[in-house]
Amino acid sequence: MKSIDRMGFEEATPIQSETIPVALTGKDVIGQAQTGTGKTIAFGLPLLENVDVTNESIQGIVIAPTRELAIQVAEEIYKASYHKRARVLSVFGGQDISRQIRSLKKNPHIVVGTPGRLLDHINRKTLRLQNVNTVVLDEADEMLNMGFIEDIEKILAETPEKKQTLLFSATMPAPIRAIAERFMSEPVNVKVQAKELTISNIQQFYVEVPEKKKFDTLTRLLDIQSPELAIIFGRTKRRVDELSDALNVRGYSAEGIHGDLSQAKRMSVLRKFKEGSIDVLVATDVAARGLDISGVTHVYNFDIPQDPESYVHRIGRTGRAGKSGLAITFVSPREVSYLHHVERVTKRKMDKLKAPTLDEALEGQQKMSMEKLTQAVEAKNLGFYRNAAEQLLEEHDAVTLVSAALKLFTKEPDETPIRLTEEAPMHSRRGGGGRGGDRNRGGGKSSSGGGKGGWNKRSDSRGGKPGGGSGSRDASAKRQGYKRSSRKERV
Ligand SMILES: Nc1ncnc2c1ncn2[C@@H]1O[C@H](COP(=O)(O)OP(=O)(O)OP(=O)(O)O)[C@@H](O)[C@H]1O
Ligand SMILES: [Mg+2]
Repeated sequence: MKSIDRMGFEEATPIQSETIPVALTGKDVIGQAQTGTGKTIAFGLPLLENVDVTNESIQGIVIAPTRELAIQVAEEIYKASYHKRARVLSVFGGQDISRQIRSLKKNPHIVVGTPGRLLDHINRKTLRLQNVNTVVLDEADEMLNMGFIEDIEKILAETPEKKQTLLFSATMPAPIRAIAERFMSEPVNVKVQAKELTISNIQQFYVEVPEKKKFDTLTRLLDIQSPELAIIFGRTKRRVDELSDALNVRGYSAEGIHGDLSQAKRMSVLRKFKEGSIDVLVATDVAARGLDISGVTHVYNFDIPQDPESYVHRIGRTGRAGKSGLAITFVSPREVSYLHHVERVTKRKMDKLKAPTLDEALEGQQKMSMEKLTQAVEAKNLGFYRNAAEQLLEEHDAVTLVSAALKLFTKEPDETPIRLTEEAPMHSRRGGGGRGGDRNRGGGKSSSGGGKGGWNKRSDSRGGKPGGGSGSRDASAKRQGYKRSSRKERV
């Protein structure tokens, strides 16, 4: 409570008050609670409690799926450790390894890292984990999925048998939970009771729009909604590059982040976004999990995510710590049934939003200018401009003058033609022959006609088609494995 108070929070969040006492008894915990509800502190405080600062060895490790998340988690734990001044270090790929080796020599108590770089240090013998008493997997379901599990197994093999293991995420599909339990001893499941996987303070919408019209729809929505900070998710690195270029052409201040950029670039883009010197961040799923950036009011899924879990995490970049947010998902007509699948898994319906017209976009921008003008009037420091205004009013009527001022203020919707490489719709690319299947029956409820079908399983949502028939387990696993690694490359 002292730590929470010191961090400026009034009370513990439910996941914190439900997991911390259990974790303090030394038991293994699987903690699941919605995005933005303070899971970092929920595992961070028990982790810190297990650290003896007079002991010079590494006693806790946290493994996180992305570099930016590793940095953020290390910072949050450090902030929470004021009472004992634990040394917390983050290690991740893309950063000079010799610098990290020097920092590791300074005996951190807690190391937060991405799997690849942690393994690298283990292999170089610059990271010794034999005195670790607590291991945390943040975004545990992601870490125990195909792309990471081998690395995680290797890292865990370096830690003592007797230790406390804490797993946290907003999502925990049943098959992954089963894998998780293999790594743990009699874990206590703490799930903050919620009807929906997504948090209720995010309003959720979808827009049905043909692939070719997506971009115009996006810029019109940006004009109407005027987000403070927005994240736009695209499916691939190429998509992100093309989208951020296209947004700049139309006059938005946007930059992209994905796995092919240098680490320096990734960090500078994120810093600019946090400071608000760019207001649109275009991202692959590399930014989908865990990142806590205040002021993100809107999330746009320009491409619908690969699986329902990814949807939950992506939209969870807004609506954090009790704030409200808005999420809009774009689907082409052929993706509508897949969208309904996402809704079934999250147990939450999205409201349909009509694609706005050009006039509506202009109206939106005009409204913004009116607000700005009104604010300037209310600020009352216009003395210097009065003479000029009176001069103008001698020559023109007031309405004409204010109209001109508004016109100058207003960023009129820009329809400069943009060319984006088309993305295949979600289902046809991964249907493995499912192209002619149920999904072509069109949207609506048809795809749920076969009951739960095969879509409730994560593997099938990636590889299968509705109503089962996604091939043998083996083939499905292979497909999943293939997709898993290819997804890592794509982001
Ligand atoms: N007790 C608290 N009261 C208010 N705010 C809190 C509290 N604990 C943490 N926070 C703040 O809430 C925000 C979200 O916390 P955090 O990033 O830990 O969420 P999360 O549950 O891990 O979300 P995600 O699933 O997206 O990773 C952070 O800015 C954090 O500082
Ligand atoms: Mg988190």
